[in-house]
Amino acid sequence: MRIHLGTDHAGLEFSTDLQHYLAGQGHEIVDHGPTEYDPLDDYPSFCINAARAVVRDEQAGVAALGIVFGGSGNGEQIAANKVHGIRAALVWSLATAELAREHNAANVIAIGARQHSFDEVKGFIDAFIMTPFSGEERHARRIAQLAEYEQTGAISGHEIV
Ligand SMILES: O=C[C@H](O)[C@H](O)[C@H](O)COP(=O)(O)O
Repeated sequence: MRIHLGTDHAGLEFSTDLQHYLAGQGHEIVDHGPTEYDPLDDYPSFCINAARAVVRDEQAGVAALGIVFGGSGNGEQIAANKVHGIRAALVWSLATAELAREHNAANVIAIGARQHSFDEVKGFIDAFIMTPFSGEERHARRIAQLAEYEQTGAISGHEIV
């Protein structure tokens, strides 16, 4: 699996640890930065670049996921979700990691590096990577509605006001 990472100063140390951990599991890691600690850096471009790379890989038929993280994961999730084709879920427990795949087919997760121990986060990430999308019709239908809205501003059969 190719895994794209994006963070900010709040997640930089975490990112280094995560790169070692994931590489040790045989994953191909692409780091979208930052490359050095700057307490005034801004997460949007790092996370958007990671998310865009996930979409590019998907379009090329390459199996890829993204992980974005900062102090809370909130801004990082928001940034990733600005990219068309991204379904970024905020993961804060094993259950939300599994549901992000089972129900939402999330292709990016956001994690708050200041909210968890690294050991805890390893569990979330393992669960995210190993859990498949359920494929159940109701979940596929909802994901398709989001994609339709993203592309057209409408959802067939539903009123958007
Ligand atoms: O949602 C945003 C992230 O949690 C950022 O990592 C956080 O806001 C950075 O905070 P500060 O600039 O105070 O280190």
